[in-house]
Amino acid sequence: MSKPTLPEKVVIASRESLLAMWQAKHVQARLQQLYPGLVVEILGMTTQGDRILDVTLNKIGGKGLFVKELEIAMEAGQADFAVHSSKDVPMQLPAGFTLAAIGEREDPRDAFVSNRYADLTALPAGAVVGTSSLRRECQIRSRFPQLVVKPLRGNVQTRLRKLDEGQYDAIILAAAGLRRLALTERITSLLPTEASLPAVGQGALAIECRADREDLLALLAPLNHPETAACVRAERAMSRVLGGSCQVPLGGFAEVVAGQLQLRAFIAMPDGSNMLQITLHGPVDEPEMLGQRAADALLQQGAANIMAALDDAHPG
Ligand SMILES: NCc1[nH]cc(CCC(=O)O)c1CC(=O)O
Repeated sequence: MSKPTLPEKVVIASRESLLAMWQAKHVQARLQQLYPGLVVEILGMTTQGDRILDVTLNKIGGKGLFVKELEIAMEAGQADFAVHSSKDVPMQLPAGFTLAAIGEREDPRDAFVSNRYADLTALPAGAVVGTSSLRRECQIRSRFPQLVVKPLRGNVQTRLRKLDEGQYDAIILAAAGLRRLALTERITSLLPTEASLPAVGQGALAIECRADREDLLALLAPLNHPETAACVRAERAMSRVLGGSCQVPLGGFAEVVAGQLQLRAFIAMPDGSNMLQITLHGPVDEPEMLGQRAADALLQQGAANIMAALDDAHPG
């Protein structure tokens, strides 16, 4: 196989939120460092997911809403590749697209943000916690049934404003997003992964391009962080088998522990009942197999009943 000629100019497709733009600029800077002659432009786009802010994401179609416009731009040749938070990338990419690189993961944890309380255990009964993630909601409700979980949408800045206006006693956000936006001081405390298992892909960037663009695959290969990629691939394989989307309250988090891939995962009902959990280990070079095994183990424990109950609640 001959080496593809690297492009001289590339266009990055990105959502226009501050977080997405930070991520695109981060990749732009990395590429310019690696390839000093390369021209790297960013094409900012508004997606359907950004426009529909008033409905809980689960009810309107999930993750695909944040990436579809970017894929259309790549299809049309207006952009070469897209930079995403791995967490926002649907488990099943459309035909013809691939993840060219998964960047090194930063803090995967969820952050507790409050102007009055130190952490979840300090909240009085009836306190209102904001999150629109079924995963965060069911983990809070299972541990703290006396708390009230209320939907919270919008970009990171909007969510912080709603907290500051007093609409919530506390909110939960990804630590990685706050750190990237230089809002680390808003993190009141961090939820250990044992207490709040992160979303599949949380804290890692993913770069998506057309699978037939060998020039881009070669250009982007140095941005891939093999250890993070193995972890995220295991998490995504697990979630894919369980129909992973925002509609299913599930979490998955893999780490390399003593040279082995360790995957922890859970699935539960949104009210925190029926919490099924699993921890499995496997070789780092076979992440998808570990993900599949974890999903099988959860199915063995009764995950299908949870998925069926959720289907009845939200048909289609
Ligand atoms: N759902 C939106 C989203 N997608 C990625 C992040 C954070 C950054 C990351 O996980 O890489 C966030 C914000 C949040 O959940 O608080």
